[in-house]
Amino acid sequence: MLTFPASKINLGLRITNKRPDGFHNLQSCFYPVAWGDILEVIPAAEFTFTSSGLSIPGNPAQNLCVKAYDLLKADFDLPPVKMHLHKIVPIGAGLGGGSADAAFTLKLLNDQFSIGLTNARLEEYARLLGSDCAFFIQNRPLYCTEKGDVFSEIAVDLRGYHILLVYPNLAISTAEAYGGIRPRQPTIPLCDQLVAPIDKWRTTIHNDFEDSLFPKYPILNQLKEQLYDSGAVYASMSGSGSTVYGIFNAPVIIPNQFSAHRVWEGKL
Ligand SMILES: C[C@@](CO)(OP(=O)(O)O)[C@H](O)COP(=O)(O)OP(=O)(O)OC[C@H]1O[C@@H](n2ccc(N)nc2=O)[C@H](O)[C@@H]1O
Ligand SMILES: Nc1ncnc2c1ncn2[C@@H]1O[C@H](COP(=O)(O)OP(=O)(O)O)[C@@H](O)[C@H]1O
Repeated sequence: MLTFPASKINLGLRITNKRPDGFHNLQSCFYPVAWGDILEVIPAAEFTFTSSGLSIPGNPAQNLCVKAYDLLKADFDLPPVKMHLHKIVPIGAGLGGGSADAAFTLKLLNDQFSIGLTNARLEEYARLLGSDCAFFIQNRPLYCTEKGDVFSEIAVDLRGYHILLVYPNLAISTAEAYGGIRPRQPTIPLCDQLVAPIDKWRTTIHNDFEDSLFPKYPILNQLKEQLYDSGAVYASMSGSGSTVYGIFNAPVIIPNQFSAHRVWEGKL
């Protein structure tokens, strides 16, 4: 069976406080983007995992697709499979690409082997694999709180808009990004600000990771300004970086200044 793991952008990201478990509580709207990988799973005589495309750091046995398989195998009678991931989404990019691979593996195995797990149960498994993972079970715009794994509805609908994602060939680890954060409770909750029209967002919707990462990596703020100069209605860094995105009213002809970077343009 084939599946196409997606990616996400963060519409605003406020880190509100550090938790007793060492993680951080946050407020964000996660919004799916169609820049994705390709995953195929075929029943086989023995378990194998291979990948192609972008090179994935770390031991393949620790790949999030393998971890997702092992997690379900511990509780259900799964046969051995041959699993192949073609990696397209940049890594350390703030797009949740690895988390999406994990969540889409859970969903695929659930369907392929008729395990019968509900979305709520799949989200419980996904939470064990990473804070971002559970979002990709439903893979639709959601307001996220706590570790980014508790969801509520939000009236944000960007259908009809176009997005340009710019990845400046700079991998930022999530742990590095959280290390520079000074958590604080926003005076106005992000959910109240996000329901305003998108053309108001430039001055209200903020990603807290920009405060420490923009001074450290000046290219990130330059890209954000270039996206506004190119006509973006709203531009921001996604998640813990380093991808910077611009949202546009119409299809984007990719400006020359982005040619040194990896870019993806599409509909929201
Ligand atoms: C920042 C966000 C925002 O959407 O996404 P990315 O930009 O990385 O995609 C997420 O919080 C990333 O979630 P995810 O990438 O799943 O993180 P995890 O694997 O669970 O944790 C990696 C490390 O990040 C820190 N961490 C993560 C999530 C969280 N709510 N608080 C944290 O402090 C912890 O130091 C943890 O050890
Ligand atoms: N299938 C996978 N795709 C990407 N990264 C993976 C995968 N499995 C494990 N990882 C590990 O997860 C980390 C990056 O995860 P990713 O979700 O791409 O980050 P980010 O959301 O910050 O862009 C890397 O350290 C990488 O080694």
